[in-house]
Amino acid sequence: MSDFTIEDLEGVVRARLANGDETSYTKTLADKGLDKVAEKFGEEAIETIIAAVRRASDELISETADVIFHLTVLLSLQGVAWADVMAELERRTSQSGLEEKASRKAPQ
Ligand SMILES: N=c1c2ncn([C@@H]3O[C@H](COP(=O)(O)OP(=O)(O)OP(=O)(O)O)[C@@H](O)[C@H]3O)c2ncn1[C@@H]1O[C@H](COP(=O)(O)O)[C@@H](O)[C@H]1O
Repeated sequence: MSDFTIEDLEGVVRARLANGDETSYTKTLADKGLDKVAEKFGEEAIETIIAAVRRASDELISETADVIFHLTVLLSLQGVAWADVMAELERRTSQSGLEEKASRKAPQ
């Protein structure tokens, strides 16, 4: 089990956004703007879907890592912390997903 956490990744990404130069993929991607980062995230998500439907576990791990990395860049650029996302996920633990879905249905 790796000790590397999503907060560690977020720290690396934030440092590159603040101090990175042309040798940094994070910085060069971010300099293309939020829309480009979002597009890249979408591409990686599609590659993750392809790995999943192919039942290819090694590919799935690799593509999921790409998704998480690009999502971390996207969140950081937008000033959103993973802690905010985790707090939202924690809030949701008080209710099942199906209960939440039912609560969103418009009254008949
Ligand atoms: N986890 C990652 C990570 N995952 C994926 N990638 C990069 O994401 C890119 C996406 O790959 P693709 O093949 O889809 O795209 P590409 O052809 O390289 O890019 P495009 O020309 O399509 O834009 C690759 O260049 C990968 O190296 C990452 N780049 C950086 N990190 C982390 O960020 C840290 C800082 O990296 P730098 O910013 O490069 O210093 C690294 O030490 C890692 O911890």
